[in-house]
Amino acid sequence: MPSSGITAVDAAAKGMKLERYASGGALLLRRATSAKLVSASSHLLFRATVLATLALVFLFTLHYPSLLSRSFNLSAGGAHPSSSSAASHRSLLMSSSSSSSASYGGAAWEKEIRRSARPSRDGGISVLVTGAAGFVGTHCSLALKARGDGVVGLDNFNSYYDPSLKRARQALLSTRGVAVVDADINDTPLLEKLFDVAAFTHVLHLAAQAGVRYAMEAPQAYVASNVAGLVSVLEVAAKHADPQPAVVWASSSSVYGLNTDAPFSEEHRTDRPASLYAATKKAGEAIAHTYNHIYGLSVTGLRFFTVYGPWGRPDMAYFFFARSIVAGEPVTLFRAADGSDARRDFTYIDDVVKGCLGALDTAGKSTGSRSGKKSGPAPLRVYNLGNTSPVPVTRMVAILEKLLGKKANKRIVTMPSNGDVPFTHANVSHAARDFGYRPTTSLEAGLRHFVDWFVQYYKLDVKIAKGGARSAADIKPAKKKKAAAAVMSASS
Ligand SMILES: O=C(O)[C@H]1O[C@H](OP(=O)(O)OP(=O)(O)OC[C@H]2O[C@@H](n3ccc(=O)[nH]c3=O)[C@H](O)[C@@H]2O)[C@H](O)[C@@H](O)[C@@H]1O
Repeated sequence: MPSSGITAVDAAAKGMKLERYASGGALLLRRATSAKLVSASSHLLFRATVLATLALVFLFTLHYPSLLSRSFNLSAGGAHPSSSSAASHRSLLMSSSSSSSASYGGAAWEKEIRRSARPSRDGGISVLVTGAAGFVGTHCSLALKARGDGVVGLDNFNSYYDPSLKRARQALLSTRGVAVVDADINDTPLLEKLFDVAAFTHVLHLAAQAGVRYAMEAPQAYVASNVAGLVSVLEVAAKHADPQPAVVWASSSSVYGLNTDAPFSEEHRTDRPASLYAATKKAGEAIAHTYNHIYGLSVTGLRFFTVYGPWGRPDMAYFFFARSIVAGEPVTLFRAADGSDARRDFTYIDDVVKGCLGALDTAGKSTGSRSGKKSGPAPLRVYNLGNTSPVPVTRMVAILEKLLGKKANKRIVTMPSNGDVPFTHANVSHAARDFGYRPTTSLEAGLRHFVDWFVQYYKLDVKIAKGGARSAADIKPAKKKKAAAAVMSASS
């Protein structure tokens, strides 16, 4: 090592040597005093560390009790509004997490499930909503509760995308009186217990591993949620629930895969999925057929077409494009191999919610029983829930640019072979015929609602444009840095 390159370690060692050979009382006194100081401060440091650790453990237990116990907690959670209802759920959370898992939370837990499951209107239905803290699940749960139906949610709050957004949705549900059980759909004993406690007339099964492209990264997650999880829900609905509920569940427009006939109709072939995600949804449709055939379970599959809106999924393009535009980061746009823009039949959440409720209301009863006998054939249905007007993704970005008043930094690349399909387009005539499904929200109107929520939720200092796009200079830096940082780091 060259002599000029003296490191900090070298210097410290040199200092210690000099001290060791130095003589005189002053030096000794200074060394003794500094030794005491070091010892006192290390005690202080130790105590502070212990206190901080205890505080962190306490906070962690409050927010993530499920990790500390195999629990089915009803919790308000999240950083969002605490109301009296949220507070009462929180106290229940505390008692249930300390009870044994075999009792599934005990008497208070069961009482809360019954309360949440009870319809408040005559003729109301009682619905178990899986994936209730998800995007579509939250909106459907709110709509069902608002019209007087009973709703109990179930969600495992996984970290596929920012769990704090799921907790915030849960807090919102809690303020409206919807309890959300913190557990996985593969937990059969818990599902059985839920049906023992509450006589659900319907299951709205929305819990799934979503995302088309992520399937290449985590294939097993799709099998666990979309295949094993679906079987778990159908098993309990068919063989344990008494009476059997009707099941409505989320399939996907992606089942059309490489289909080129447009608009996509339920009669078109769906045997050429382009992604593992699509394949697991297609498998789900086949599994649904089996449970309907053998056990007389009433099952309705809904093929959602790129659903978007407030409280949406941060892993979806419209959401992370908005984030990138605000942050001044590049957005990558896929172009089909023939040079055309990718197009999607973007469907606004309120339209999809109407479709889900329509499907629940017309589901028809299951005909089987716990004994395994069925009294006759039960309904088996599948419907497209799309918007019927595909829009190029470049147009979606242009609308976001206009609303956010800032130009996107666009990079256009040929669509990678990652499971994506170049276009989707729904024919919704069956849903229109059977439950009056009529989407009414244009992409412009729907994205405006999304951006309103997005800016408010993340406390961004962005003025939403009323007219044409403004220059980037019109956007002031976000005041609440923490919230802005949260949106930028939301998982995708
Ligand atoms: O309709 C469906 O069945 C599916 O809709 C969405 O899947 P997708 O339409 O691929 O939605 P996004 O991931 O938001 O992509 C929307 C469009 O943006 C494009 N895109 C995506 C990502 C990107 O970086 N760049 C880009 O141009 C895609 O090619 C696609 O055309 C959901 O993510 C699926 O869970 C759902 O099942």
